[in-house]
Formats: sequence, structure tokens, C-alpha cells
Amino acid sequence: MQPEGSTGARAADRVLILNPESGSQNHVDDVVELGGEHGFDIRKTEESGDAKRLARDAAPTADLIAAVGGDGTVNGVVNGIAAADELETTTLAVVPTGTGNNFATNIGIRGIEHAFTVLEEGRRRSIDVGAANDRRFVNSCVGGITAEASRKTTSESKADLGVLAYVKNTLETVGSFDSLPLRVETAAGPNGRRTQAWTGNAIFVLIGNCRRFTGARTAQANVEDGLLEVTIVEDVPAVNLLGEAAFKRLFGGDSSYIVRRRTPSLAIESTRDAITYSLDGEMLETQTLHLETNPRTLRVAVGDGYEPDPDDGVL
Ligand SMILES: Nc1ncnc2c1ncn2[C@@H]1O[C@H](COP(=O)(O)OP(=O)(O)OP(=O)(O)O)[C@@H](O)[C@H]1O
Repeated sequence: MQPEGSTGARAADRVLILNPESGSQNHVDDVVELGGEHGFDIRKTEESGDAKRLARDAAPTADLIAAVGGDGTVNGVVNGIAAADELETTTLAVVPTGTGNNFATNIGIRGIEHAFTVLEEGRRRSIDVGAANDRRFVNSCVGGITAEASRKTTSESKADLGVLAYVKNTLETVGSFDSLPLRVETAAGPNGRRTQAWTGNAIFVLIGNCRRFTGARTAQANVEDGLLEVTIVEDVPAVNLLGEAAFKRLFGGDSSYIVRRRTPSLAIESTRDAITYSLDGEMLETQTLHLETNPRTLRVAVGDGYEPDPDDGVL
């Protein structure tokens, strides 16, 4: 049986992986119609894990895979393409139908129709992919967010703060904060940067591939430099975190609670319990995490607004 939206001959070349439950869930008809017009074989996710499985199955024959959903769906699709070992031969397109859509925004995709224009006419760029133990991420990996706070974060807050919305919600919903006793070791990097170790109590550790953590939603990092942007939020007295302005100040340039590093790889060891990490919004619990970038390994269709190096990126 041909899957819904299939156009036969080109079906295996172009596969669209659609999460019908993402965002406000009213995008399905529009996407199925546009996908059909653009020659996509359409496969819908039915439960957690499907985006990865469908992408892994499609990648060996597909030239172009469109991930339709939010950051979690993009994450699943990228993990699936990686599991098939097809990162360098399959192009990823993103059709943003999630609530946050951080990654889509960073690569210059403005909406559903625009995404289809971009996948036909847009530039292709090869961007860095983050690896965290055996999983991949494109945007960010954040330790210290609770799974419950992550689930309860509103779309308005995500639209305002991006992934920092989860951090803010964790601060607001967790009564007494247990800080994370960590050892963070960053590898030697360019410009004479040497291996460095940081040991102490943190409340969050944030690693950005596509994203840096300055408090502004649009703080895109250079995604083609082979480096991860590491932000450690040191144990802060709770009183310093009250209110929106205080929260944004915490991540500001002159914050005394922030340690920043840029590195091609790092290891984070919790000296107590396992920590919950959010990889593009998908959870992972572990005591030891090894992170690295695979420089310029994911081919992505990008919009005109995408800038590989949004600023000189000096931290
Ligand atoms: N058919 C489905 N039913 C229920 N959950 C699903 C289904 N398909 C995928 N999922 C789950 O949806 C989540 C991904 O949602 P996604 O992140 O793409 O959208 P979102 O949360 O609305 O947007 P964003 O992450 O950008 O805020 C994953 O955790 C996945 O397990």
C-alpha cells in the first residue's frame, strides 16, 4: 500500500516525516497537501521514537528528508539519519510546526510555506552536529532542567526565551534547589585554548551547538565552526533569580555566576547522582556525559536569513 501523499516514482527520494501532535496540531492538512505537491512520500509519527525510526529507514534511499514538527522531531530525524550513517548524503529540510521551533528559526525558516520554498530553492549548508554519549543534537544540550518543568513550559515562554524557557520554568517550579556537583573538562581548542577543568556546584550546564546562552532568544551561535558553546550557571542565591529582568541579567555578559567556554569536546561528570539532560527537548539521564561536535556533517536547506557566523563569537 502506498502511504498517504505518496507520488510513486519519486517517493523514495523525498520523504516527509510528520509529527501530527507537535505545536497546535492544526498543520496536518496543509502539510500533507504541500508535501504531495512537492513530491514527498509522507510518513506520520504515531508515538515517541517514531521520528528516529522512520528517518533511519528512509535515509539509505532518500536524498531529502523533511522533518515536520518542533525541535524534538528534528532531533529524532537527525538521530535516525545518523543511525543509518547517511548524515553526509541526505539533506535535511525543516518544516516548523512545533511550539518553540528554535532550530528552524536559527536556519532562517519562517513558516510552513516558506519551508517548502526553501527546500526547493534555498542554499544547502553543511553544519555541525553535536554528539552526547550515543545521541545527537542540533540545537542544545541542557543539564539541570527537570522533566516535569520541561513538560509544563508554555509555548508563549518558549517563543520569548527559546530553550531558556525550560530553565526559567525549572527555577520557578522547583521549591528547594539541589545544585549539581560537577566536574566539567573542556578539550583543547583553537587560538591556543588549552584543556580546562571546572569543578564546583552548578544549577545548570548548557551546551549550545546552534545556540549560545545569553538570555536573548535569537542568540544563534556559529554552527559551522566545529565548536560547542558551554555555559555553566554557578550556584546562585535564589533571591538573585526572582523576576524576568533578574533572570535575563543572570545570562548577561557581566554576570558573575556564569562560566563560559568554547570547545570542540568536553566531559561532564556528576560527582553525586545522575543528571537529567535535555537534548533539543528530549530527555537523557546519565552521570557522565561526553560531548563533541562532528563539524559540518549535516546538510541542511537554509533560508536567506541564515548566517553561519552571526557575529565574531568571542567569549
Ligand atoms: N503521534 C504522536 N503522538 C504523541 N507524541 C508524539 C507523536 N509523534 C511524536 N511525538 C512526540 O512529540 C515530541 C516532539 O514534539 P516536538 O518537539 O517536535 O514538538 P513541540 O514540542 O510542539 O515543539 P518544540 O519542541 O519546538 O517546542 C517527541 O517527544 C515525540 O516523542
